[in-house]
Amino acid sequence: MAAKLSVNMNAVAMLRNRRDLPWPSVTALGRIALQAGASGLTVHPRPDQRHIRFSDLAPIRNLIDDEFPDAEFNMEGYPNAEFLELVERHQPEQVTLVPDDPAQATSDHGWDFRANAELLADVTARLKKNGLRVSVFADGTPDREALTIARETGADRIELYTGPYGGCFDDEQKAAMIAIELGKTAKIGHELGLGVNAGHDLTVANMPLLAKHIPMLDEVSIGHGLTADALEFGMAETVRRFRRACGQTV
Ligand SMILES: CC(=O)[C@@H](O)[C@H](O)COP(=O)(O)O
Ligand SMILES: NCC(=O)COP(=O)(O)O
Repeated sequence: MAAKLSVNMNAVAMLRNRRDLPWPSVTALGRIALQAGASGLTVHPRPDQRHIRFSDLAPIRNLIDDEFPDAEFNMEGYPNAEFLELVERHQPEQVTLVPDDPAQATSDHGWDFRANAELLADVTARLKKNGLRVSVFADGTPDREALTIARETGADRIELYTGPYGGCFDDEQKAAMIAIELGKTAKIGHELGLGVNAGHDLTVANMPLLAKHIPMLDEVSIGHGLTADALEFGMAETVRRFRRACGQTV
């Protein structure tokens, strides 16, 4: 089975936030992504709201409920009181717990499951009482003991952090070695009964090798590379539209 694609809207929100104007619209671009067959939308609201704003969450929830009832809303974040309240208010189908410090520029590591077992077990129990699927961010290290602890927290899935893999876009050999480790990690997680998601810096170029090493991959969430491609592949037509608006014959 092919992995599902959840489109991460953080990059669109960050572009919107450059101005006090409502475009690019997170909801309108989310609609286009879902119309094009994406399985869901991902957001990672951070405490300073520098990407997704808390006010984006209800419109995304409504978009999915009203127009794409089979799609999923995935909310990612560090499980502090504010994040958990947002999750309970907006009822995403999946919550991805990420060990982010608010000062971090972006997510750059998975959980230390040994050190955070109790926190993750408490939060997971609370979220599952609300009927939400829980995924926990994990490094691509095939550590069976750590993944067993992840399973014991009650989480349904792991999301493999693929940042180091995505960072090897100019080093095929290194990427191939990391893909093997990610594959081994996914296999252990799958054997333990965990579903397997993956994300961070995935692209059209690096997805096929990852999918080959993780045949049981349930879902990928992709934002930065996908938004970059949307700009690149939409640029020519957009320039033609603006030239027409300038009165040029195109
Ligand atoms: C959890 C994770 O891997 C992230 O990739 C994150 O959601 C990306 O968010 P930003 O694009 O806002 O850094
Ligand atoms: N959950 C990971 C994710 O959403 C990846 O986002 P990006 O690195 O592709 O922007």
